[in-house]
Order: sequence, then C-alpha cells, then structure tokens
Amino acid sequence: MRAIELADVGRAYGERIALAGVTLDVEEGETLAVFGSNGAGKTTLLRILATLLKPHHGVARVLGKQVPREGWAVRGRLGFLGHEPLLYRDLTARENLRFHARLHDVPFARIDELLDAVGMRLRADDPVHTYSRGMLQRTAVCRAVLHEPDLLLLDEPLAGLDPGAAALVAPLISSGTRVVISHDVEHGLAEADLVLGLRGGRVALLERAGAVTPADVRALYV
Ligand SMILES: Nc1ncnc2c1ncn2[C@@H]1O[C@H](COP(=O)(O)OP(=O)(O)OP(=O)(O)O)[C@@H](O)[C@H]1O
Repeated sequence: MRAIELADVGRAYGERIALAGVTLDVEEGETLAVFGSNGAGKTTLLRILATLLKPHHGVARVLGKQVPREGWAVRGRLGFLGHEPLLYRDLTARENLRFHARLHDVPFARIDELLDAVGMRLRADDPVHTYSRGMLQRTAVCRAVLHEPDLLLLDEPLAGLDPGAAALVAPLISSGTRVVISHDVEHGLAEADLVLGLRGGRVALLERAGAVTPADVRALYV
C-alpha cells in the first residue's frame, strides 16, 4: 500500500512559492530522505504531510486519506518531529508523555521504557523549561514515537544531540515508514529508499536511493 501520494503539490506564502510541482509516491515501509538548502521547501512539505498546512495546489494523500481534508482520520497515526519540540514547558517530561499517552490510549509503562531508552530517566521529573536543547530533543522523540505511529515525519531528528544521545535515539526512529529531512548527506542516503532533493521549492532530484551518489546530493547545496 502507498503511505504517501503527492500529485503536483504546491504551496505559497503570499507571493512566495515555497513548494511547487511535487509528485511522488512512498510505499509502506519505505524511507523518503529529503534534502535541500535552507529555504528549499523541506519543512513546508513535511508540514503538509503532517496535516498542519494546506497545499494550495495538487493533491496530497497520507495513509490513504487526502490531507488536510481528511486529516482527522490520520493525525493519530502520524509521529511528527519538527523544529519545535511540541512539549508543555511547565510540565515535566513524564507529565507531557502521560498527557500524550492518555490521548492515544498508550499504557504508561511505555513511557518509562522510552525515557530509559533515551537516557532521560533521571531528569524525567524536572520541568521541560529546565532542559538543555539535547534533552528537549530526546523528550520530543519520545513524544513522537510514543503511540507507535504508522508514519514518522522527522525534521533533522538528530539535531542538537551529542553522539551518545544520537546513538540512543536513532534506534527509536530507524524503522517503519518515514520521511526524514537531513543535512547529513551520507547518513541520510544510507537509510533512504527514495531521495527527494528540493531547490527553490521545486523538485531538483527524485530517484531511488541506489541510483543517487553523495555528490548528487551535495550538488543541491551549490
Ligand atoms: N510562515 C511563513 N511565512 C512566509 N514565508 C514562509 C513561511 N514559512 C516558510 N516560508 C518560506 O517558504 C520557503 C520554504 O521554507 P521552508 O521552511 O519550507 O524551507 P526549509 O527547506 O525547511 O528550510 P530550512 O533548511 O532552513 O529549515 C522559504 O522561502 C521560507 O522563507
């Protein structure tokens, strides 16, 4: 089954075209790696897939539903990790995760498992506003994967993590159907099935990963 189907998807902010003419399919179980320089349209695409932004052009289907029109039917099956951690800053990590666990009917035991997995058990009962950037990111990853989503939408998921933390977090976000925005060319390519390169909001590269070299991806940044 197709997890994502995009047909000529575009989006503008006022006069500025952020995304145009994106047509692609991602099959269930595949990873789409998205590359492109700052402002290329990567986050705009991810937000459309997350049902947070309406495309102004074309049709976007996620897990079989048109978004954002039928977004209600897929939102609970998505795991979104954007630039913002989407955590309540005055609550602790554990309280934030309990809130999400209740929403998604997830047993609380999974919260401890995840906090352990990302090395956050000792700080889990401190308010989120006392966390370092890396701690925020670890907690945000826990939130994104808590309900075992059918599709992970990840915007630079290892940003701000030290190598030890990155090694802890990576296994939690390394399987299933995924869209991953990355600036790490080698790592991003290694885990991709399909590669999308954006330039100025347009498709500059769209190939199966086996047909793409690191030099092809680096060319997007010059
Ligand atoms: N809310 C907004 N209002 C106006 N313009 C916006 C808005 N959000 C994004 N844009 C513009 O849309 C274009 C694409 O932005 P987008 O955030 O999708 O890029 P990106 O590839 O994710 O960049 P980065 O690597 O810096 O995160 C840019 O020109 C940006 O300035």
